[in-house]
Amino acid sequence: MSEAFRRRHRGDAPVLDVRHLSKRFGNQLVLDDVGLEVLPGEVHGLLGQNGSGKSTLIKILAGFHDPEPGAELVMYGEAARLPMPAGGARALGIAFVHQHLALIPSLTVVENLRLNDLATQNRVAINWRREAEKARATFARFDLAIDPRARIQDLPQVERALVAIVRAFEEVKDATAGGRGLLILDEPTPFLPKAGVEQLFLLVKSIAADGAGVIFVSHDIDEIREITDRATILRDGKLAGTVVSKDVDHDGFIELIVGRKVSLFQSAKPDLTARPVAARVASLSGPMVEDVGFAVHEGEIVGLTGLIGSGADRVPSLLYAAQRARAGTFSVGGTTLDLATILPEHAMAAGIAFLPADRLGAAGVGSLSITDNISLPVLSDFMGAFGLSWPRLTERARSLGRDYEVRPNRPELNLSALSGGNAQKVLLAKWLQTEPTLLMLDEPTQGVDVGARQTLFAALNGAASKGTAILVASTDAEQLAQICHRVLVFAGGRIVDILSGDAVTKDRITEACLKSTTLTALHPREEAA
Ligand SMILES: Nc1ncnc2c1ncn2[C@@H]1O[C@H](COP(=O)(O)OP(=O)(O)OP(=O)(O)O)[C@@H](O)[C@H]1O
Repeated sequence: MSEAFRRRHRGDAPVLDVRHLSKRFGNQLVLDDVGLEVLPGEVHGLLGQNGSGKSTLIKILAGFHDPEPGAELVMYGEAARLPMPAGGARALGIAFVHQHLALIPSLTVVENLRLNDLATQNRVAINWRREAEKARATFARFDLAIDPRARIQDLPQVERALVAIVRAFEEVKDATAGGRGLLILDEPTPFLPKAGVEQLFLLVKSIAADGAGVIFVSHDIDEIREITDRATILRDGKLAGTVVSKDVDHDGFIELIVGRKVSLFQSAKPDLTARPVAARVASLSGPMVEDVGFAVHEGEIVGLTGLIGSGADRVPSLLYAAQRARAGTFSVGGTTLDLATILPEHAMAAGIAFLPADRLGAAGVGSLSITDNISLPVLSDFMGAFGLSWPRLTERARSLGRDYEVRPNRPELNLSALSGGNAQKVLLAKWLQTEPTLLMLDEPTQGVDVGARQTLFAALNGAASKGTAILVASTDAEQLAQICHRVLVFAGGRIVDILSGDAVTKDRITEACLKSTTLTALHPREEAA
C-alpha cells in the first residue's frame, strides 16, 4: 500500500468488513471462514483459481446465496444483516458489474442507465431529454465520449463495459451519500483489448478517488498489480492471504493463488511453414475484414491479434459461417468451401472445430449435463445395437475431466454448475477429442486461472504435435507468446504484420499491435507462403 493511500485511510471505517463467511453446497464446503475488508478509496483485488469461491462470496453479498450461520457483515462501522435481504445490497450502496454486463442491447445508453426506473415507472413519465443531459454530464465527468442516445448494440465492447460500470456507480451514489458505497467488478476485462482496459482502469480509479470502495475480480495478475491497492487470495474456499499488491511480484501472486511454484508453459517455436498446408484462406472479406489470405500448416498454432476493431477476432466466426462473409474461399483437407455460401455443418464436415468465446451461449449448453455437452460431437461413436451406451459416455466424460483437471469432476452436473474456467476446460476437451484437422478458438483462456491455463496450453500443444492445425484469436499477448508458432497482426481488417520464431514474445506482440494502425496491409500473396 502506498504511503499516500495509508495516510488517506488512517482511522477510516472500512466500506466493507465481512467475517466468518462459509458456504456449503451439498456436502462441499466451498467457502470456509473467509474474511474480506475494503477501505474507502481502495481498489481491492479478489483472486483465486477457478472454483476457489470468488463468485460465491460475491453472490452472498448480492443476496443470491445465503451463507452458513455465523457470518458477520459491517459496512461503514455499522452491522448489516446477513443473509442479505431482497434489495438489501442496493440499500447498502453495493452495486455489481458481472462479466455479461446485464445491459439490454436493443435499448439506448440512457435507457439502460435508467433500467431500474423503467421497470417501476411509466416510460412516458420519464423526461428522456433531461436524463440524456444528465448522462452526458456524468460521462463528461469521467472523460468518456459516449453518446447517451446510441443503442448499446451499436457500441464497441469497451464502451458497453464503461456504460455498465457508470450505471453501477450511479446506483451506488443514489443509494448512499456522495461517493460512499461499494462497486464490485466481476472479471470486467477479459473481452476488452488493451486500450479498452486502460480506459476502464482510469474510470475505476476515478470512482475510487471519489471515496467509494471497489472489489475487482480478475485472473490477470498484471492487471491486479496495476490497478489494486491490496488483494485477497482464496485457495480452495479458504483465505490464502491479503497482501499489499505492490509488495508482491508476478511469481509471488502465482504462488499465493496456486499454493506452489508453477512453471509457465512455453512451447518451442520451430518454423513449421515448410510443412503441408492444413488450411488455406483466400480473399476473405466480410464485416470488419478485407481481402485477408493466409495458410495454417499441419501442427502449427497461429495467433490472430490486433487492437480494438482490428477484425482479427472476426476471422474464426467468418470461417465457421457463424457470421456471413461477403467473399472468400477456405480450403481444408482437400475440400474448398465458398465462404459466402457455406453453413457451419459444411465447415464441421470438412474437419473444422470452433470454440467461440461465449462459452455458455454459442459454445456450450448450460442446462445440459457435462456428459451431454462433451458427447455431442461424438455421439455416433457410442451408438450400439441397443442405442446409446450412457455408462460408456459418462466414463469417457469422467476420464476427459481427469485429463483436463475439471473440478469438481462430476459429469452428471449441469455445465452451468461449473465455475467459468472449469466450463472452458470441458468445452476444449469436447472439441479436442474429435481430433479436428483445424481447431479455431476465440479467447480460449478467458476466465481460466493461471494454473489451469498451463493444462489447456499443454493440451493444445499436444493436439498440434499430432498434426492438428490451430488458429487462436486473442488480445492476450502473453497467451499468444506462450503457445503460438506464428502471430498475424491485424489492423483495419487486414493483416499488417507477421511475427514468427524468436519474435513471438509478449513484448513484441504488444508493440506490433500498438504500431499496427500505422502499417499498411501485407499483400495476401506475401502471407500465403
Ligand atoms: N449453485 C451451485 N451448486 C453447486 N455447486 C456450486 C454452485 N455454485 C458454485 N458451486 C461450486 O462452488 C465452487 C466455487 O465456485 P465459484 O463459482 O465461487 O468459483 P470461482 O472462484 O468464482 O471460479 P471462476 O474463477 O472459475 O469463476 C465450485 O466448486 C463450484 O462448482
